[in-house]
Amino acid sequence: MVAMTTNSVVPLADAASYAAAVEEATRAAAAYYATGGSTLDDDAYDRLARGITAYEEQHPEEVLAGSPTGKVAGGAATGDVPHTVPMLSLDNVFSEEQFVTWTASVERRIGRPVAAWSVEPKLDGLAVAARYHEGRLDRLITRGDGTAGEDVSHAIGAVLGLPERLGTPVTLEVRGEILMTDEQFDAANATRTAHGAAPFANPRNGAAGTLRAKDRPYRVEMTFFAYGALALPGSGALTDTLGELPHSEVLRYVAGLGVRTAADTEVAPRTAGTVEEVLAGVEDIAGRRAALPFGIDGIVIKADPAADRRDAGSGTRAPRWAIAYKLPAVEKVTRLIGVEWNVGRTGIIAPRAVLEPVEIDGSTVGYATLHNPADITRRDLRLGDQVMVYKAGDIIPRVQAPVAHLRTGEERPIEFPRSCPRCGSEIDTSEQRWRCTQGRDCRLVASVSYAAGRDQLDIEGLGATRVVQLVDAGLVTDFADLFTLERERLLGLERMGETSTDNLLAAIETARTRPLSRVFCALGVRGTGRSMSRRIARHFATMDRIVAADAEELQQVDGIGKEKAAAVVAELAELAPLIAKLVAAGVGMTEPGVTPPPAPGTVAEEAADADGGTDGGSGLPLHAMKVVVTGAMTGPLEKLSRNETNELIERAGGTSSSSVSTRTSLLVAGEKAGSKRAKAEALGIRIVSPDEFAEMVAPFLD
Ligand SMILES: NC(=O)c1ccc[n+]([C@@H]2O[C@H](COP(=O)([O-])OP(=O)(O)OC[C@H]3O[C@@H](n4cnc5c(N)ncnc54)[C@H](O)[C@@H]3O)[C@@H](O)[C@H]2O)c1
Ligand SMILES: [Zn+2]
Repeated sequence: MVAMTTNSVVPLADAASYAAAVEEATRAAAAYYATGGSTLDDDAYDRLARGITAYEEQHPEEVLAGSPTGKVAGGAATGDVPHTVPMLSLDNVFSEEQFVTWTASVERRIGRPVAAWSVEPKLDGLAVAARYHEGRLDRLITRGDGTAGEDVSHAIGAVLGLPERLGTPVTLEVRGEILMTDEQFDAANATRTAHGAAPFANPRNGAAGTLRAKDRPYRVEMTFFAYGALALPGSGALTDTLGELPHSEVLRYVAGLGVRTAADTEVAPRTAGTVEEVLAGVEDIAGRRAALPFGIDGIVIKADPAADRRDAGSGTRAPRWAIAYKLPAVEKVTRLIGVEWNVGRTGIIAPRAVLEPVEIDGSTVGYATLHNPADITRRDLRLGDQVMVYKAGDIIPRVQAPVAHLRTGEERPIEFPRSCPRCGSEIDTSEQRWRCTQGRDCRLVASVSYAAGRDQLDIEGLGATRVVQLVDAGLVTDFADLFTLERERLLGLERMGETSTDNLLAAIETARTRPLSRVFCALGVRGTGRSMSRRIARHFATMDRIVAADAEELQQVDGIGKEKAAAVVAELAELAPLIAKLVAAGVGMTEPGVTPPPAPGTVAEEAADADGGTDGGSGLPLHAMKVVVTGAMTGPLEKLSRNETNELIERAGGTSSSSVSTRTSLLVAGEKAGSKRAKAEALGIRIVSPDEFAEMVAPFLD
């Protein structure tokens, strides 16, 4: 089953909002067909148009002359070159059911079953008529209002698939769609921004803007796909042939002349004998949409035999022998709020767009790929831009381009990283895709640097550069190797004299005796930062018990839910060899002052619970207290980092928290305490100065 298109409607309550909607739709459509620069995305336009239609059905006497309903191009396009046969739009269906109803109405009208249907992609570009005289392309005309279009012959020569000369010197008009492939779109925007022009928001706008632009100092390429042909005065014998051939054979004939059709794409037109076969074709084309190198917005189904088309005839806006089976919109406009730089397994540094979440085709999109830094430059993307986002099928959403005419002037440039965002090393920018110079070692450098960091093992003198040096020399393949570094090997490294070597070894020696909470934190298990690591360490007391815990036991730790527990268990299983290595190197694996909980399932567990908790901390000064620290610390607390202060609170039996609430027991307020102090006062929470607090926890200050 092909997904039903969302055909929601903008509700219009009264004549005034109806009139405003007509005006807005007309303005949008005029911009859409002229330059591609509409302020609405297609989904928004279609909802507005459906709202207008719904209102007109309810109030037929109020229909405004300027209404877009029932007109080709919503009445917003014009032209002065008459079409020999009107160039119409298409009616839509949005579901199999509606499609089946439509086929029945066609067959009722012609009084017989339709013998064959042509099922083809609905190419998302602009309709043009290409007039060939004796094999030479001499005029290119837009659809305009359907009866007359605009002469855009200046574009001849810039459109792939539309040859200036045919293989045979025939006279005929070929009709089809001009569009930009994704590749042509990217190239067009690169050329545009290089010339200081605003980028196109999407391929369709690119094609619309390019087709009508004259006198540009540069040329950008487009592609043509034919989907029909008709005779012109002077066609001679061809007039009868084109009038009698089934549609599918007209396409084959046109392709034979050297004009491009969709026949050489993944979504080649096909004929189908039954409604079931048509629907299978619809499903097949819809399923290939995401992978196509150009945009489609539906599937067009046409009666194939010439007689059926002739007998069905046409309305003023659309033929009765064809229908567009619309697919859901895959493009929406939303705001670019940030850019993240992620480092892949091999060190590739890839930007990712952070978007104001937007619903596209049934899923919410909050991130989109930006490929590489050059891509950002080429599209002149800026933070705060309204951007066109594309998401079809299972593909990763991508940012097409900014919608430049929606800029407010508040947009800011996107900053590129100067060093690897993961490990801090230099970036190799010589290729389009940036790469951390550490390549596959990037993760290793980052994880060793993290383990040595201040809140983990706190190894002084082991910054990122030194870590890179150790990794490059092959001395370290994980952070456990730090504990078995040999003095001689270190002395052999550049810039490692006796003093720095001995200082480093001494710092590592100190790190060997860090409490479990820090060693655990150093493992870098996802979702276990310093405070979570402390909670885990205080709950289990030893590494053995942490490693032995199953997901259920882990959930007893405050702040660990079901999903996180499972993830931690899985990650710890992977880290088992590293943990064993740390144990072998004599690294501390216990949390001082904490007794391990009884083994799960034993009677002792209940006894301990009755006793008021498993950590036996009831004699501690901050027992069962939630403590918030704010403002500048003075006295004995002054030299402690926030993390060390939090550790102190926990050693003294409390839990630390960063925000004041009714559950807060104590606020330690230093100078410039501000809003947290005011809130604590309002809630009647006990407030102490840093000095008073230092006294309370004096035995735990080391
Ligand atoms: N964003 C805006 O402001 C805005 C304004 C106006 C219209 N629009 C969009 O334009 C659409 C309506 O445009 P429309 O009136 O041009 O109709 P349409 O694009 O929905 O359908 C008719 C057109 O389909 C094209 N087509 C593609 N493949 C074809 C094939 N194989 N056979 C026959 N025709 C084929 C032809 O160009 C034809 O003119 C709406 O979906 C709307 O979203 C958007
Ligand atoms: Zn790196």
